[in-house]
Amino acid sequence: MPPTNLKDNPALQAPKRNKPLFTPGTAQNQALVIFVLGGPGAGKGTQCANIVRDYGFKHLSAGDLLREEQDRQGSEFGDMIKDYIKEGQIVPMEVTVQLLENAMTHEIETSGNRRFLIDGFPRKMDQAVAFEEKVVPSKFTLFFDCPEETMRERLLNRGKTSGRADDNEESIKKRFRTFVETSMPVVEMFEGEGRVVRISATQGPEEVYEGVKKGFAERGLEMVEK
Ligand SMILES: Nc1ncnc2c1ncn2[C@@H]1O[C@H](COP(=O)(O)OP(=O)(O)O)[C@@H](O)[C@H]1O
Ligand SMILES: O=c1ccn([C@@H]2O[C@H](COP(=O)(O)OP(=O)(O)O)[C@@H](O)[C@H]2O)c(=O)[nH]1
Repeated sequence: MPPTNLKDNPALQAPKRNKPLFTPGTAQNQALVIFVLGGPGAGKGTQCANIVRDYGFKHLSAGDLLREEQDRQGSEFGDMIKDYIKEGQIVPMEVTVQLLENAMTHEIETSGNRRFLIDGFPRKMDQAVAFEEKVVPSKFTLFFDCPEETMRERLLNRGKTSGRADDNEESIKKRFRTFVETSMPVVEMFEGEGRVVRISATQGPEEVYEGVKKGFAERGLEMVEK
């Protein structure tokens, strides 16, 4: 069971700043956020690496941030995160939103980069609403569309070397269920608002990336000069 008082937990309060990270009401002009969604194993992380290389985004994987927090010495959320991930459940949003906000702040303050690819998030309606209201609205969602059987094969294959506690038959089943029941409604909501770039993710990584580039071009995003 999640602790009940996460909202007021001091470890999850936004750091005190002289200036807010984004000026309220104009946040969308101060950071470019693209959400990256798709079922477990659809290829989100693989494509994010291509996008980072060519479009100058900072990649923030919600799953990676949660696993880092799980392993951080002294974290009071470690055990909770571990249980949720193994069960394929969505960690209470207070934790994930705060980890993302901290990582964005760090990037802006250290490099000045304000282009973020937020991978594997938002996977639940409450996260989507909270992030877009409290942090910054996204420009659009890149959605990788992939059949379950393909994702299952990819995950079992990844499981041979990933060392991840959830790349096994039992957790994969639970993750698929959470994806269909909890995460797809978020994609459908964004789609209803015309804010989804849907890419077929069944082919090889290069072909999938061709689709990504086309989708980005259609939304006016250009590659950055190196
Ligand atoms: N288009 C693709 N075709 C075949 N295998 C892929 C493809 N994209 C990714 N993979 C492999 O499938 C596994 C899952 O991909 P990953 O990018 O980690 O997915 P996600 O971040 O969506 O869970 C990895 O082992 C990756 O190398
Ligand atoms: O916003 C998020 C993103 C991820 N997770 C958890 O982290 C796991 C792994 O997510 P990740 O994106 O790393 O991997 P994927 O399942 O997409 O391969 C999920 O099953 C969830 O348990 C979560 O709780 N909230």
